[in-house]
Amino acid sequence: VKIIIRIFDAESLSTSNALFTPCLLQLFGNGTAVLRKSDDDRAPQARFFPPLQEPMLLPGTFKNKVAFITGGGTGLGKGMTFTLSSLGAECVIASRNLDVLKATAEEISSQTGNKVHPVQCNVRDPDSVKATVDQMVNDVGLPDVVINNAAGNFISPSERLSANAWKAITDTVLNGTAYITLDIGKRLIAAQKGAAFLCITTIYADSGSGFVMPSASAKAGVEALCKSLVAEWGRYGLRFNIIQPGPIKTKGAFSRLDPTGKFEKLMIERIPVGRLGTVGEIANLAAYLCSDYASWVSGATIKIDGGEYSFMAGEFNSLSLVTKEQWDVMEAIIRQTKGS
Ligand SMILES: CCCCCCCCCCC/C=C\C=C\C(=O)SCCNC(=O)CCNC(=O)[C@H](O)C(C)(C)COP(=O)(O)OP(=O)(O)OC[C@H]1O[C@@H](n2cnc3c(N)ncnc32)[C@H](O)[C@@H]1OP(=O)(O)O
Ligand SMILES: NC(=O)C1=CN([C@@H]2O[C@H](COP(=O)(O)OP(=O)(O)OC[C@H]3O[C@@H](n4cnc5c(N)ncnc54)[C@H](OP(=O)(O)O)[C@@H]3O)[C@@H](O)[C@H]2O)C=CC1
Repeated sequence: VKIIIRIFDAESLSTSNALFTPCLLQLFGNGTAVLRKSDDDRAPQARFFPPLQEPMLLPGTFKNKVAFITGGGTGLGKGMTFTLSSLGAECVIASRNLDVLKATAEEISSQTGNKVHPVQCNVRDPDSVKATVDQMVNDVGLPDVVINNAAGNFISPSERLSANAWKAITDTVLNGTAYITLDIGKRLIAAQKGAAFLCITTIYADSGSGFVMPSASAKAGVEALCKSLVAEWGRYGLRFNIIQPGPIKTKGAFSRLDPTGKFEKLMIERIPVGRLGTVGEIANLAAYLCSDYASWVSGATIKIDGGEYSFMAGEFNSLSLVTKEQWDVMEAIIRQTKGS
């Protein structure tokens, strides 16, 4: 028993489940200025799981289709826009920062040869959403694909949050998704035009998560919104699916959720595939779900997280840190035990 206690005391200093005391001391001791690349950003097994990022569907899959992507100027939204555009879609990207949108639109259309239209939009404001959709309808018509990807998030103990902090996140994530979906959905129904909707949520939409409580609440709401409309609006030719990504190193997410760069290594330790996800992997799944190859897919919620959620959920999964010698000791003790 003494040996086991010593084993787990020693191991606990380096396990992800018991990371907090030593790591947090180090974290705040170092200040919070830098978004840095870690020294070793892959575990050895990652060599078995190479990320293939190029568009996987047939060229022309989205020919003559219009795709509308919120938050399409950066990160995952930019990646999904690139993939859809490469596959023939005419894309409309919408967010608050028009300069960023214009630069992305120019970059992508110059690579794919297909038009990308930047439109300024604050999804928290229903009037701004209406103006954006008016402009899209005027320029390219109603969309065949709608991706609710825009979001806001930051880590914070919930007791530090003001009412306005809660509102900033939930207005963007939940209300923004509702305003976009209701506005475009009503027009599609009136025009009797079908479409594929996709919502980007997160693995903790199921479980909730401390320190990102407004985001967790809003993403859970987005999932309820989608699942409700699967049932209600299928009869109008509209289908709805959800992607729950695990960690992908975008500037928008990591600058707000891992501001010192100290959490990345710990995250990788709990991802069975041994690496973070990539933008291209999300974009390929998104393209499939929004394509006609997925015409029979509605109401699907797909985790794409290298196994992280399953690892964190299992009571005994941290035992993967126990060595062969330590197992020999424990097995001997267990086998010696008689009765209860
Ligand atoms: C073991 C640990 C593991 C760590 C994991 C690390 C990496 C994990 C990756 C997995 C990620 C999973 C899910 C990701 C989900 C995402 O959504 S990522 C996308 C993130 N992108 C963005 O957030 C982009 C858009 N964001 C923004 O525009 C801003 O960040 C903001 C704050 C959301 C909105 O900006 P703005 O409208 O300008 O609002 P403000 O006026 O600045 O603020 C509004 C209120 O919020 C308060 N606030 C702001 N920041 C903080 C903070 N850090 N702490 C507390 N409160 C904050 C601000 O003070 C305002 O409130 P008041 O008016 O009352 O002062
Ligand atoms: N990266 C990750 O590890 C994960 C990301 N996700 C999800 O993926 C999606 C994309 O995140 P990611 O690419 O990482 O981060 P980004 O910060 O790059 O993307 C968020 C986008 O939302 C836009 N946006 C924010 N607020 C508004 C608003 N009020 N109106 C319109 N657009 C807005 C931003 O543009 P602008 O500032 O110009 O408005 C930005 O382009 C989000 O839904 C996020 O929750 C989920 C799990 C993991």
